[in-house]
Amino acid sequence: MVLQAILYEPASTSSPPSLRILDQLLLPHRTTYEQVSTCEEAHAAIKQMKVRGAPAIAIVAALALAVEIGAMVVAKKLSDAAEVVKERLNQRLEYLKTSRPTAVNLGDAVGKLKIVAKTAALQPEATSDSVAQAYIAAAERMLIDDVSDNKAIGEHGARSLATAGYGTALGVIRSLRAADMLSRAYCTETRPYNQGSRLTAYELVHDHIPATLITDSMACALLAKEGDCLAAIVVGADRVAANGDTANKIGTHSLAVLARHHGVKFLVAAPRTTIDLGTASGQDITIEERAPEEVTRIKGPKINPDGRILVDEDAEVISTAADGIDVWNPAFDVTPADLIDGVITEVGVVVKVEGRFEFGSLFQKS
Ligand SMILES: CSC[C@@H](O)[C@@H](O)C(=O)COP(=O)(O)O
Repeated sequence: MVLQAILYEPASTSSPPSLRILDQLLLPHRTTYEQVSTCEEAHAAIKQMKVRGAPAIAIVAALALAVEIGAMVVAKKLSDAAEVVKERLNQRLEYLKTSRPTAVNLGDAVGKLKIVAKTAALQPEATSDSVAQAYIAAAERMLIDDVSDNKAIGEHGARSLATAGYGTALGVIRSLRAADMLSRAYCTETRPYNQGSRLTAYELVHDHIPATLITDSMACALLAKEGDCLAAIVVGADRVAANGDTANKIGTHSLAVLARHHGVKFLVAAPRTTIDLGTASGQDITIEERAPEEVTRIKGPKINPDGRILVDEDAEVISTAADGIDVWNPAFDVTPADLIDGVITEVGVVVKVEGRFEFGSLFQKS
């Protein structure tokens, strides 16, 4: 079974909805789920990266507010008018949106959920409960859609990659593996937060996918040595601008440059909620800059006097940099569309036509 980052229980007749998130800061050493009952808890968990990744951030924010408002419904604390509940939802959503700036999925979810609350409050028979229930149903729908969208991305990626004879982000890799079309995947460690070595590698091992971990600085050597055997580099995305420029985890742009130099396909796998037609190009994307300590310190093993090594949250924080050095720590970079060969979405793969990506058709109702 695929590791679940989000565990959500809808309300029952007697209990409010509940939300638990996998604390990704403790992986790979501990698989610990943490209760999220308020927007403040969700905001902190997102900012600290206990939950991370563009779609997951949006869903945790949406569901945390569902849990908060659901508890008020069960406790019969929502005695205010429909309009007041709508305003409360709007304010809480705006607050959640401030947790992380780069990924568009959170802003997109906030915009859609505000429309749900507004529409529900405009109904002739609207009550505070009906607005709350409409909100909760929409947030729950986002979770359901995310799971099915990810599966579809994997399948589209695997199918098109198979046709063109090249390989695949993790959903695509899982689909290729399921179709017995993958001999090996390589994942990078992803300094400074090590999402690659702690999380992606953990999932690859968990899913029994043959995989090899390299440091970010080894990617060029790997491409020089194995470039002919590598089918493609596949990355996720936090925001794809209208022209195809793509913000993703720091280091992505370097991989795209390397891929182009070595003649390897470079593909972005992302749901349509990550495509931001309101952002013209990568220059308009806000890049989050994070604390210097993420670069200058690591959690190292703590060796007890009895020789036991502790490698979990009790580990010691070790400085790996000269004290006093200035640090720049952008969490994301922007890969120019020019270096991207295709964008794999849940409804199909978009490739460039006459050198340009055209995403508009992805959003047209059939
Ligand atoms: C499916 S997640 C896609 C992106 O959000 C992912 O590649 C990424 O850059 C995540 O950054 P993070 O800082 O770990 O939230």
